[in-house]
Amino acid sequence: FDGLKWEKNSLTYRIINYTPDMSKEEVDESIEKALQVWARVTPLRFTRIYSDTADIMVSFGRRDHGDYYPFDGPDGTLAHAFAPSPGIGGDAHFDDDETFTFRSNTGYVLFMVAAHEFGHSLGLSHSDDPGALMYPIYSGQTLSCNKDKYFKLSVICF
Ligand SMILES: COc1ccc(S(=O)(=O)[C@H](CC(=O)O)C(F)F)cc1
Ligand SMILES: [Ca+2]
Ligand SMILES: [Zn+2]
Ligand SMILES: [Zn+2]
Repeated sequence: FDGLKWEKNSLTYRIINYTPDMSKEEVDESIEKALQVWARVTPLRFTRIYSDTADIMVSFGRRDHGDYYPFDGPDGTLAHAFAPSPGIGGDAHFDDDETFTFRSNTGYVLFMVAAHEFGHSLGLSHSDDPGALMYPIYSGQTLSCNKDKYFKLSVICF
């Protein structure tokens, strides 16, 4: 990995707010599945907390949302996440001007975007393999569900 790594294997995460595009349960499940992708290929374990500060704070916001990286409205940047460090490190922000979905192929599948962002939260940068989860361009097809190179990850099929 380049950049920072977490110095511990058990990380906490907290879902701060929700997008109106999906039900709370669908958001919760998308986030949990996205973290499971990484738990399956690393020694990391993720525990959800409901108050105080978690290592990975998950939130939805538009335009200027409290950091130096305001979002850009519909399309363009879908989300961003910060490499491991105290404070904002590990946090994942999702652009709420996007339409996030649970499964449908209209809009952006939150599970896919979140799995990519949590890669950044763990310190991963981009892969040049178009089939890779960490490829910097969102593509509509869900990730292949077969075992493949590390960055293609064998992910949980719906
Ligand atoms: C597959 O998951 C994603 C692909 C591309 C993006 S992005 O287009 O928002 C990307 C941000 C990122 O690489 O995390 C861009 F640089 F803005 C986010 C998630
Ligand atoms: Ca955007
Ligand atoms: Zn942000
Ligand atoms: Zn990225």
